[in-house]
Amino acid sequence: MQLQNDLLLRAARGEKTERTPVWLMRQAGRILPEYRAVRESVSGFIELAQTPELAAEVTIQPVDILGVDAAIIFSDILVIPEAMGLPYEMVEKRGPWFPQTVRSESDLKKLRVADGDNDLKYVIDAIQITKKHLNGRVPLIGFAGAPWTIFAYMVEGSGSKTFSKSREMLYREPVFSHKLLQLITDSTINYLKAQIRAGADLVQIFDSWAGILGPKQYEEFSLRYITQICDAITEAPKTVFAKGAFFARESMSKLSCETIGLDWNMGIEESRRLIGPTKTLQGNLDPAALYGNPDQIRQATIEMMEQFKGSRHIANLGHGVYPDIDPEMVKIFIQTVKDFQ
Ligand SMILES: Cc1c2[nH]c(c1CCC(=O)O)Cc1[nH]c(c(CCC(=O)O)c1C)Cc1[nH]c(c(CCC(=O)O)c1C)Cc1[nH]c(c(C)c1CCC(=O)O)C2
Repeated sequence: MQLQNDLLLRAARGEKTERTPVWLMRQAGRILPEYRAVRESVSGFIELAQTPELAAEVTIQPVDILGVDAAIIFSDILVIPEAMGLPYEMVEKRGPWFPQTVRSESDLKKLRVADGDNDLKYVIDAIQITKKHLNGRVPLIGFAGAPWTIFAYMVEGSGSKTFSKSREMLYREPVFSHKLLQLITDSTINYLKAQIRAGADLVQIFDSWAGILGPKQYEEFSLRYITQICDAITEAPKTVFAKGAFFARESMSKLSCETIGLDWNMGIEESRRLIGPTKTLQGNLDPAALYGNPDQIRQATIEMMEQFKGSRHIANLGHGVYPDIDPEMVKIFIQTVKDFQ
């Protein structure tokens, strides 16, 4: 199916575009009252994510309501541990929780490599339904967590400020750590390939906990596996977003991906210098800037756009949109990007 708006894909490949494409990380769910209405019709996040028709509906809401240039499939990075044999729960107001964790060789033996098509059939179905309903209006983004970020949740069993149990593992059990990271990587490659076969036009890897590792450990326990994923996925453009990994920007320029996501702590001009001209950069307005008034939002967005100007860029926030942001303020951000010359 020919896309009517393929700005995102052309910008990712480094082709010239009439204007800069814009979307928001975590645009599906979180901020829209229309999302909450659908969410209340089911038992919770997991049921919603596992009901393909509903997942497709909330995936498309931001395209209709906010006017973004891409949809991102409604799911979560934690579907991978579940498909490997480690189920999770989403605890209201607290976030993800794993009844069991993975901390020993015997825990490891209970896990399997996820195959994507069967183990995550509900996501694959949701992608196919979304593509049908989108009818070529905008590209659909598929995604997965980076192996290190998934490892951190599987070892820790929940979110954490320090992820000290996961980081302890890297120091005390490096061999075990590499085995688990490889299992996650193999599962992620299968999963991303299945998403692309089902219709995902571009895939993004979220390394949300990149910033808690030092530079040397980041190379060994994260970038090594992201490299494997980028090398294995040749069917669609790839974006790597490593939150807090300012120290790895130069290394990341060597990844075989088209786009690198910047968080809002990363200077735009400095990032371009470190990463070079051959990658598209995505980002990176401070998500808290959307708490400002309309004039402040316009000004902050224009300042950001001016710093990216003339180089390969996909506009976004520097992390996911915060849940209590007013959708009207998101629309101002989007419109300002669209009007920018
Ligand atoms: C670390 C991480 C997670 N999930 C994700 C990340 C990486 C991005 C980031 O750093 O923000 C990624 C994610 N999670 C979700 C999406 C859907 C698509 C999108 O809107 O971008 C995506 C891309 C839905 C979701 N994932 C979750 C919700 C809220 C569930 C609900 O409706 O109650 C949604 C819509 C739950 C979730 N899932 C996770 C946490 C910590 C939580 C609880 C807090 C929160 O809301 O962020 C893990």
